[in-house]
Amino acid sequence: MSDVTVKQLAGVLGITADKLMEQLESAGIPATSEDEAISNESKVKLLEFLRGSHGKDKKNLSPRKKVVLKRKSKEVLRVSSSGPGVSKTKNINIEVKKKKVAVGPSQTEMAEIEKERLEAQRALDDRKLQLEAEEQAKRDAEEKIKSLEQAGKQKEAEQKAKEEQERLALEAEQEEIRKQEEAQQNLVDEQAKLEQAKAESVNKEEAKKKRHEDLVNQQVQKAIAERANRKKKEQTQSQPAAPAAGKGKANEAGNKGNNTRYGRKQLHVQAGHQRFDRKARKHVAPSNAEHGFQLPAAPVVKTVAIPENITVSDLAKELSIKAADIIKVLMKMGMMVTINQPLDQDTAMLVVEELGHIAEEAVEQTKADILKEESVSSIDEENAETRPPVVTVMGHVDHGKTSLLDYIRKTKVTDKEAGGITQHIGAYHVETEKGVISFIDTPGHAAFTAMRARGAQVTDIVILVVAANDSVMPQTKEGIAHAKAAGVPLIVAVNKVDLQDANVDKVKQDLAAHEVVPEDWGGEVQFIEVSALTGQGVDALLDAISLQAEVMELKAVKDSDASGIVVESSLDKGRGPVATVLVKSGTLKKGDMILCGEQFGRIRSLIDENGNEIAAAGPSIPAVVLGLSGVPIAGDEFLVVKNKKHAREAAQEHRERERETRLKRKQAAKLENLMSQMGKEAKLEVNLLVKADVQGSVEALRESLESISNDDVNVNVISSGVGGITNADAQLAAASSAIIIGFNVRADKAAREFIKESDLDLHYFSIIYEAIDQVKRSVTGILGTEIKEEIIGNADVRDVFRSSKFGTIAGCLVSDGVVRKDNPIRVLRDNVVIFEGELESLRRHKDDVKEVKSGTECGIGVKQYNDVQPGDQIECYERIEVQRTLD
Ligand SMILES: Nc1nc2c(ncn2[C@@H]2O[C@H](COP(=O)(O)OP(=O)(O)OP(=O)(O)O)[C@@H](O)[C@H]2O)c(=O)[nH]1
Repeated sequence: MSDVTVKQLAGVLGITADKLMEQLESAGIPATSEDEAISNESKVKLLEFLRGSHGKDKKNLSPRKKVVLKRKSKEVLRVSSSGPGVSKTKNINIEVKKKKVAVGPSQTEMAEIEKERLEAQRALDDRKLQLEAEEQAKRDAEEKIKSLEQAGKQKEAEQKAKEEQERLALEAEQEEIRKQEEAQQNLVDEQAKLEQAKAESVNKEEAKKKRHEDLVNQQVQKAIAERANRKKKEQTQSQPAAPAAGKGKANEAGNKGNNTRYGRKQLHVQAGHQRFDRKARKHVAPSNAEHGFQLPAAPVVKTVAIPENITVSDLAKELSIKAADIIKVLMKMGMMVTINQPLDQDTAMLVVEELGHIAEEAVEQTKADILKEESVSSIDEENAETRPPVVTVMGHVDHGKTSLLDYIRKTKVTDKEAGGITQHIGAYHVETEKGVISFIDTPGHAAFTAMRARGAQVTDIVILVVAANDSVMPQTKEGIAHAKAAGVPLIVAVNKVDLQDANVDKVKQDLAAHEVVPEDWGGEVQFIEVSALTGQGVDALLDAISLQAEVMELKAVKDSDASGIVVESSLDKGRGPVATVLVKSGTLKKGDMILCGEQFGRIRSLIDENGNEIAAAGPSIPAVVLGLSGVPIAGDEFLVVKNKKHAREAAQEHRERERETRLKRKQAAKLENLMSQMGKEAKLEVNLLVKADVQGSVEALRESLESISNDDVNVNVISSGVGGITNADAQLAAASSAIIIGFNVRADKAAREFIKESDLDLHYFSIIYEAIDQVKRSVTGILGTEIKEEIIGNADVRDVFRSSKFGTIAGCLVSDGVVRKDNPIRVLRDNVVIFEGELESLRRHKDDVKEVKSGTECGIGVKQYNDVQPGDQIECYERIEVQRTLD
């Protein structure tokens, strides 16, 4: 066996070289290095030492077996084999080709070696395991390092991406700012250009003006010079000896400045300077030329009358400014108009006031107004004579108005011609010892109201009839109110004094409570006790009227073209349109051409209250007129006109205006159309006229209906009373745009016709509750709907991200309700609204969503707003239409 090195042996044994070195040293075998060779003897020695150290002595060691191997030899081996019932011997030939003797380890040595091998194997396995573990640890560490590196890289990438995003956002923002600045600059430039252009045009204008003024100055100078030359020539020709005096005067004039001989200052010539040097006979340049035009020291404030419609250009002309200035003002008011666009009166007045001028409503003159003015201007007021008073009778129902008028007419109207029959023509006049008195023969408030509603005032004195047994009643109060409103003096006729229960004092007392104080109580009102039944006190009443008229000094011009009022009118089958007129001024003659509201015509026939043809009717005298083109309306003014064409035109114009007025009134009086008033007036006014069967119902209805009023609507019962709905009621309703409520009462025929014609709103009821309910419902309907806001959700802004693609995105948490993409929003900071608008985007994770509910996170982009900050709140709301109610 050849020698092996310590290291090789250690490798075979499966231990370290160091360990083997130690063992060799312990066995007394010298070995200095791993590479030193170890002989077989040393190996045996070492083995023995190791055995000794492991407690095995040499005796137990069996001698070594020798194995001899022959190169080639033959042997026969006899082998006996036995089987069931068989016993056999078999020869086996064995051939050995070479023989070599080798000494192998003994069994114990083998066991030892095996054991050592096993130990070495175990140590090797342990080592292997250790190495594997170490390897694994190393791999793990490397992986960890790798993953750490990867994580680091990712973070770095994220950081970079974030930085990139921020950079882009910043750039976008800067770009935006730059664009805005650019736009602003452009705007400023444009404005500057405009200013410059304006200044240039002003300069041009001024230069032009100056050139013009200079030209005018030169021409004036020239003219003055020429005139002076001419004068001088004339003077030298006519007065050759008095040049000194002329010179002196001229000097004087020069010293006085440039005043004209009438003391006026010469235009364009500055005081103290004379443009023309007479001596030198040449023009002298003024040292300080004063122009004819000077800027006004203070702004000129104009007062402009504005008609119902005016175009922008016309308004500009009125104000002597450019139409563009008016357009500018209107633009500021939010109106885009063109130069030829008509503006309504209110807008035009606003514009005028905005421009610092004073606006007045233009009183539109109708053709009739012009004709009237012409007629009035021809009247010489100095020739005015005393005229009879015109009296109207008023009072509560059944207090005796008709009876009193009938009594006076029957007893006092004088029938001058035999066979004449007193006719009811709506008015009559009586001749008393103290003078003539004209009565409007339609008692009650109807005629009076109708006439007043048309702006006509014909009554001079009101007779208030109060039944002595009934005293002051609702219509008595109304009569007082009417008379007071019209400024007409009252005379109280305390009627029915013939009755047992007549109580004149109570009447006086009750009337005094309404500021109608009798003369004998220190007041100013004459109280006359009368009986329409017996005629008692009627003369005293007529005397009182005459006295009152005298006090009033009623006068009118008699000798002029007539004008007056239509008191009554009708269509007669045989005679055509019939109108009772009352002349207010002048004298109405047969054959006159009259204009009467929308009717006109030549008077074919003039008739008095007795049915007699008359030639003329003077001031305060009623007469029936035939010959008109149609039936005029009671209350229409009439006027004598010279020209038929003018009369026709004026009538036509009146007809058109009436139609418009009727239409407006119709619109206004309709419950359903009252809606239009809402926008114009702060509060909706609903007027009602209530008529009922009994006083109790009247009171109950009035109270309940008026209590419907609230902040938005005012329900006024403008008139209420017991009894059917009369024509007077209907007229009052029309005049006041009132809705008529009939409770257990109906409208009479005349009222029905008027209501139909005027398209008034009439409602009948028989249950109070229903009446109130209906009015309430109607008014509620009129009130319409209103828009209310309801907050549907709130989102708290937690974080804000900026992205070049989506702009500013607020990372939010919906704290309550729901945030909807399509609903309007507000941004609140410290509970103060800082922005109002809508959402640009609503996202959940990366998806666009329609809505996000409470407790959910979302990303919100606010349209056109980038200043959302963490801590802000985004409030989402909706607008809902709600029916306005009276409650
Ligand atoms: N005893 C008495 N009765 C009178 C007097 N005047 C009128 N009457 C009666 O009172 C009632 C009503 O009279 P009218 O003249 O119709 O009363 P009115 O005020 O015109 O009534 P309306 O037309 O309904 O508004 C009639 O029956 C008359 O006869 C009077 O002086 N004495």
